[in-house]
Amino acid sequence: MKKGILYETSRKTSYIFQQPQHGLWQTRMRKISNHGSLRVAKVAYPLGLCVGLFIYVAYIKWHRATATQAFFSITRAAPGARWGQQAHRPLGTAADGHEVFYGIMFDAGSTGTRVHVFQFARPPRETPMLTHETFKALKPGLSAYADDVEKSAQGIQELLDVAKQDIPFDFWKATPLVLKATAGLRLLPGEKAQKLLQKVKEVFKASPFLVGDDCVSIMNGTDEGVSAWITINFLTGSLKTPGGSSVGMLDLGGGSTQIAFLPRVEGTLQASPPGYLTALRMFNRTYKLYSYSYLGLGLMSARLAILGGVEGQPAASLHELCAARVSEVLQNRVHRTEEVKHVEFYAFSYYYDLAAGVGLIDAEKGGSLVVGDFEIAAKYGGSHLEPEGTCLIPSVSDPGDTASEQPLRMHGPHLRQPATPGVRLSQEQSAEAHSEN
Ligand SMILES: O=c1[nH]cnc2c1ncn2[C@@H]1O[C@H](COP(=O)(O)OP(=O)(O)O)[C@@H](O)[C@H]1O
Ligand SMILES: [Ca+2]
Repeated sequence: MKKGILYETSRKTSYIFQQPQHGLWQTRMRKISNHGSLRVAKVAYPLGLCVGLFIYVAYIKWHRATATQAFFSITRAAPGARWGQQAHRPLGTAADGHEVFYGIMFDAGSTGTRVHVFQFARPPRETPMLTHETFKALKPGLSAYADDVEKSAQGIQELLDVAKQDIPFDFWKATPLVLKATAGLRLLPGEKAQKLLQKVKEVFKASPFLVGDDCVSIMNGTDEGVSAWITINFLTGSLKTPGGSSVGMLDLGGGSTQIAFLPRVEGTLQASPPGYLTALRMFNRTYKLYSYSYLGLGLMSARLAILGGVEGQPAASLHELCAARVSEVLQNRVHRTEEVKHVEFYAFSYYYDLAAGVGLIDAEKGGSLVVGDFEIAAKYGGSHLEPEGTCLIPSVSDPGDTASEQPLRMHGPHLRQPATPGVRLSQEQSAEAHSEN
């Protein structure tokens, strides 16, 4: 049995948590087999996925050189705003000569909106490191306000207030602010989604922070999967070794689910349907990733599609009935690629919550399992499972309403990255990224 990896950092993030289940940062992982084992990890939340998004958007999509620019690239330049100058002006310099600056990122998921306030420090003539993060989450997600757009402003404002408290006044004007929405908004009719985005933009523009014209947008599914894949491989150190092995990534959100891995078998590449492969150049290497986001197959959206019925009411009495409906709904929707059986995956979000909820993994430490364990738990029950065959249907916008959706969760705000404190990208990587500009 291979020893697990423990991520931990001293950054103080816990005090701001409103929902304890969003604060789980500590994951210990065990390897249990060579074949397709699944490590269920919450390690990448809340820091990780957003950092992965930074790296993806900044280093790969727009080939920027520093983490500062990474953030500025995400927000993109507002007309007239001199982003480059702002990024390099030494607004704050700590006693050790490190330049300090901030960035604010909103993750508008289908079940909740979360703010991440990042603090970066840049040692003289070096690339910046992520030194601190503050996080707060609110439920329900933005899409719950589709028919009452005005009401969405209140939560956004509340999260902005967190940023105001966290960031020193002098930095406000130069701190970029950005929101990326995922499945909840993708699933809404375009017009409703646009109205919500417009409202958020108004609130952002009225804030004292630095906002560009496209500070608020819907992220596409491929970007969502790829950035999470980068995150987990960055955090596990897989990206450091050229040609070394990598892990796969599964994220089961409320409204969509993503898979991403690096195929090694030529046949996998050839058999993949159009739209499932994406090439990305990163850190001197080209990766051809298998990455796909299934919209509508997030836990909440799929449950409603599968079972219908009234929210919060028991909908089916037998496992077989549920299983039959699930196969019907999934038929011809999910591509089966043989190689995944032999790839080790890290899985996020509801994969974690469900596994913890039925006692398959430790709610605090995470753990490893094989996919079949989920089926056994569904059939025979886990330690905290609902009576056999009972399927409760929570609402998409507020899954926390039913007892079955509130497994025991822990918050241990500790994340230790393998070799370096904070997120650090080497000069070499920066130079490489820069040269592609
Ligand atoms: O920042 C986070 N911290 C902790 N958990 C998160 C965070 N973001 C998403 N999750 C987890 O993701 C799941 C819900 O996904 P989300 O609302 O992001 O849906 P989506 O990705 O389909 O839009 C829940 O299990 C929730 O605990
Ligand atoms: Ca998500």
